[in-house]
Amino acid sequence: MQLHHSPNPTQFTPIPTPCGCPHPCSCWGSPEQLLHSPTAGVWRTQSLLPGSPAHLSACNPPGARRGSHPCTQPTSAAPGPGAHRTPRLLPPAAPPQRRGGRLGPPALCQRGRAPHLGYPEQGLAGGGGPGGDAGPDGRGAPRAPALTDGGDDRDGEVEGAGELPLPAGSVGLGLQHQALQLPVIVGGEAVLPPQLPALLLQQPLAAALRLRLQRIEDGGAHQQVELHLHLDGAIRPETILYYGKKRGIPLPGDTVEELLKHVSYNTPLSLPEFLEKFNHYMPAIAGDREAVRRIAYELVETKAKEGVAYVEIRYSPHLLANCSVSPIPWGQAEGDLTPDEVVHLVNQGLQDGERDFHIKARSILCCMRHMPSWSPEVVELCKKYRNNTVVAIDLAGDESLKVEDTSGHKEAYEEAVRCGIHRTVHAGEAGPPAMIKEAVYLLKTERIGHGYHVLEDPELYKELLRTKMHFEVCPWSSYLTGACLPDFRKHPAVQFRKDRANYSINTDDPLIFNSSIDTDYGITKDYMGFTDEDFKRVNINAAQSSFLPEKEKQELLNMLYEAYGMVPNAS
Ligand SMILES: O=c1[nH]cnc2c1ncn2[C@@H]1O[C@H](CO)[C@@H](O)[C@H]1O
Repeated sequence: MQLHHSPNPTQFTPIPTPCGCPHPCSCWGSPEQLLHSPTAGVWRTQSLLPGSPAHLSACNPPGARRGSHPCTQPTSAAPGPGAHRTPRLLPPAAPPQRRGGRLGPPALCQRGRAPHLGYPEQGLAGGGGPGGDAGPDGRGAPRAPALTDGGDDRDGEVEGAGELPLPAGSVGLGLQHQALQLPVIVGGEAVLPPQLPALLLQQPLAAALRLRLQRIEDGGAHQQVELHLHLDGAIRPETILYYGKKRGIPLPGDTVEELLKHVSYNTPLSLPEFLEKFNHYMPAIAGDREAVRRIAYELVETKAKEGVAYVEIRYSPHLLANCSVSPIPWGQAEGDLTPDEVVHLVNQGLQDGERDFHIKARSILCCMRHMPSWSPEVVELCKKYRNNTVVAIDLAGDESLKVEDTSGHKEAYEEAVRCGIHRTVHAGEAGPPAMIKEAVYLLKTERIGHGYHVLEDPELYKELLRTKMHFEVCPWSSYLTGACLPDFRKHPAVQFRKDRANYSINTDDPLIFNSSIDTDYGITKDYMGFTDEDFKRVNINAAQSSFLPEKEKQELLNMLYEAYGMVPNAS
């Protein structure tokens, strides 16, 4: 494939949005413009830093006729699926509303709806699925038709899968572009094959192009690794509304905005208060096969758009089931979806997502603090599906809860050790260092979920530094759950950074925290002084502490090294 590089500055003109409206950030799905130089036949994107003069003038040019397009309607202030939802009100040390540095993924405009990359709402719902032409929130935002493979759904395959058969990551860009038949980009410029007219760049192709341009323009340097992300804390609000409506399950709102008023928040609550948020929407999803598979698929799509290269997604199979689980969660009537089948469905969603969005996704099965009786089955499911996306066991929930008999958790973790199942435990998030000690010495955890309160026990901290224990840090979450002080300058991550501890940066529950990975990178950059070098280090530590098998871990690390320019070109 011929690479073209234009050494001289070329005159670029913005490509009109598909509807000609004054909001490229909404139409293209992110605050950037697609520019074209007709003379040179060269294309490039111009990133519009949200709130920057360029963004404001592009998205709200003086005299623009507002209201001429759904993306300029007031209702579009509600975030779209997969869009970057920045906190609406900010804590004293406000997290930034913009991308968190070169390694942070590009922030999507708050007003923008992320382009749909192909979940088959038609296939699932006979049209009108989440984000479709007549979205469940009734806003009817314009949406490109899903790419479909034209096949029927009898094989259970997600329709639309396999249309863009690209290898993962940003390594091997030539291959990606051959497969996509998209422009080849060098130095942020692209040569468009002449046969691909501008019209074709409209969604969904433009969406795919934009995603790849973002990655390529950064030289792939924003490839991130996310290790602490709850599937059920990361569901698209549109999807919740859709299944609520479809299944006749009442929700606290009929629109995304109304729903989010109840589900998400931006001033600190306690951990138990935060956990209550799940009650508002889980009944719409739990017990439904299609919904379970779909939320897994959509989360992979969201993470791909955010620039995450590898993600470990955790959930409790029992909390998504309505059969063979006692008590049946969320007040559901008994059905026929078992925890075992939940895992199977999530696996399918993750694998479909991996195939369609070209990132790597693995899963972690959660035991719940308040339900030790579920834990033995959780470890059995980890064993059964260990070669099928599941990489580890976790213990989640309210760590302040006094549970009489926790032997179920202990037995499960013993069995995990015995069988070589990887282990992580939520500990020291809101709870004291004793919880971390229990996780490390009793449950033999290999990573700590959160772990902020380790700093209150200097001896323990020293020991965990020595053993390179990995801390799954979630900055914005730690503010909103009241786990840490509101002043980010005093956040444990500041100390971790100083001590060169082993930790990652994660979102935790982005639906409830109204956030994306960008929010957390932004906080660490703007309030804790993290640099690009820190972010590289964080992500390499995360990859090293991932629960991937050694060979795959090494592949991931190699990809990061290359993306970060840390090794000579390996091609
Ligand atoms: O930050 C957290 N700390 C403790 N538990 C959590 C957190 N976020 C979510 N969950 C719990 O984990 C379950 C499985 O995903 C969720 O249903 C929620 O109850």
